[in-house]
Amino acid sequence: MNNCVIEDIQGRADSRRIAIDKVGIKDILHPVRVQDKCGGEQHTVARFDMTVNLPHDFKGTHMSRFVEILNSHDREISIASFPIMLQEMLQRLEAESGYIDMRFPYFVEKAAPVSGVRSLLDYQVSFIGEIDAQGCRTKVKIVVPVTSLCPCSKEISERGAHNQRSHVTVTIATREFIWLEELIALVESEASSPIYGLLKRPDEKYVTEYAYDHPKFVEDMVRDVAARLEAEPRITAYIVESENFESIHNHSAYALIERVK
Ligand SMILES: Nc1nc2c(ncn2[C@@H]2O[C@H](COP(=O)(O)OP(=O)(O)OP(=O)(O)O)[C@@H](O)[C@H]2O)c(=O)[nH]1
Repeated sequence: MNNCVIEDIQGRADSRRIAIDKVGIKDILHPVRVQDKCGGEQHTVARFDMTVNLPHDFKGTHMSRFVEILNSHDREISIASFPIMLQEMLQRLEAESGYIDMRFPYFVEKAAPVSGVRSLLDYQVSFIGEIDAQGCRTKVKIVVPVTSLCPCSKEISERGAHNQRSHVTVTIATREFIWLEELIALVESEASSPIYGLLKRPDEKYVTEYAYDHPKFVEDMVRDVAARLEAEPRITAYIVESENFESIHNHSAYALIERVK
């Protein structure tokens, strides 16, 4: 019989006197179910980062416990699960602060503006949670791809105007639940045009002309979205960013507004 004791190396003392702000696991894939405004719930796959602080006198954290916490929640993980998971992380890992970032593709079925043909569009969503002595805070982040059309190019050109795909990223803290679909609709209504997975020719004509009639600089995009987020009483703090992948340059135009209400 083997009486060998397996030593817990990470439990050893460390003499360097350097505390670690975040240590844990990154990019672990896990199947999840997310609430869907139309279909009840949506099955998707998320990438998780889970970290805690580590005091200066411990050599290592207990990596396996993050995975145990994730698996103990099965697939029912939503932003509402984050306070429970963060508390579990503090207890199981004997830490003072913890962080979870859950990133996943979320699909919305959209109807093309003229033909009405339906197709799915994917949006990148993150649920972010933090816990420390000040309490627990959660945020939702979504990247909404849209079209932007340059007002200057429209003004100075005899024909057309340069336009491109833009990523509008909204990060919010809320006092009440907000559907991802509501955030998407808010951003898309402030763009030069929404984008779609599937368009037929009458739709293509429509979105081209619609964008031409709604030109926006990157500054217009973040200001118009910020005004809408400011007016939404369920939102307590927000960051809005826009990155326009310029079609006449090999670089992007970028703007950001951050406010705590
Ligand atoms: N801390 C730490 N652990 C690592 C790292 N890379 C791999 N591991 C391994 O993660 C494994 C699981 O760690 P623990 O959670 O401490 O495992 P355990 O001691 O069996 O579990 P507990 O009894 O719950 O502490 C160990 O075998 C470590 O060697 C690293 O960079 N840091």
